[in-house]
Amino acid sequence: MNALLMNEDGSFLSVSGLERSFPVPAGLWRKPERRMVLRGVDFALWPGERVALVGASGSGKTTLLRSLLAIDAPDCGHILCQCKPVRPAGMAKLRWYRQSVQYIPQDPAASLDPRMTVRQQIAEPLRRLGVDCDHDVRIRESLERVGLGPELLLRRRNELSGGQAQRVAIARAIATRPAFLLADEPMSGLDLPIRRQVAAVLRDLSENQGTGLLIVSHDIVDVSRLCTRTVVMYDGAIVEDRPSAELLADPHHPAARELVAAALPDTARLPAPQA
Ligand SMILES: Nc1ncnc2c1ncn2[C@@H]1O[C@H](COP(=O)(O)OP(=O)(O)OP(=O)(O)O)[C@@H](O)[C@H]1O
Repeated sequence: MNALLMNEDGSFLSVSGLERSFPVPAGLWRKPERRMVLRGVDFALWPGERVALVGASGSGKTTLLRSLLAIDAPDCGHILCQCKPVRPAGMAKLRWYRQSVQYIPQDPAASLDPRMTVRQQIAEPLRRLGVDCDHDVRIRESLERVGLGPELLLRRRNELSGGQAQRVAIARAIATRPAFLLADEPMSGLDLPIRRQVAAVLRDLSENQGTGLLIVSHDIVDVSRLCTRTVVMYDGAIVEDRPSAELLADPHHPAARELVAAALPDTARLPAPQA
């Protein structure tokens, strides 16, 4: 990856002192106040790494992701990428960032527009961000990268299997050749074979293309099998940030212990990575 894409410390993205609060409506006996949802979050993403972001419901994962995607402004703190601040702004100011950081939504298949063909879906970010390349070539390359052939180009969502739709959504996210993919529960609610396919595609992107991954999940065991580093959030703060294997074997914080215990032995899991 081009050295110019890094921050001064070599990170791809660095987050410092991020705080976010939301108003709590006034009650009969209560003054209006604000509830802290992110409490001084500091961390960095390094080029090409695979990071799991886990935590119980309400711990602040999605709020953090929305700040990283520059669709929600924190109350204070900084996000830096390529030594430039990242904050919500119009397309002209953020085109460079939107091209290098792409999003895979929860239930990516449902995020596909049922009226659009596969070709149109994958072309959409290229067109919207004005990416300067041969779009037809890039669309075919992206499709091939997720293991699908050009015979699907003219199909619509209802003509795709669940696994194919999921992979088309990933093809759309990688069409701009992002340095990092931020994914919100990309495997939740899927049958095991489709989860395996999606995990294999993401692993291939990371290992063979050098694409970094930040994957939000409730399931610490499954996501830690794909990601080498796991960050645990609890009540708006990062309470553990360690290599996944270490964290799974010996979770320190009670919230991490609870997540590991909750991930009961389950035969319907992704296979453990080879040593
Ligand atoms: N726009 C908002 N207004 C008020 N409160 C909000 C808003 N967005 C999030 N919250 C609150 O912030 C807290 C953190 O929410 P967030 O969605 O970030 O958690 P999460 O860890 O992603 O949870 P889940 O795993 O259930 O998706 C929750 O208590 C939520 O109710």
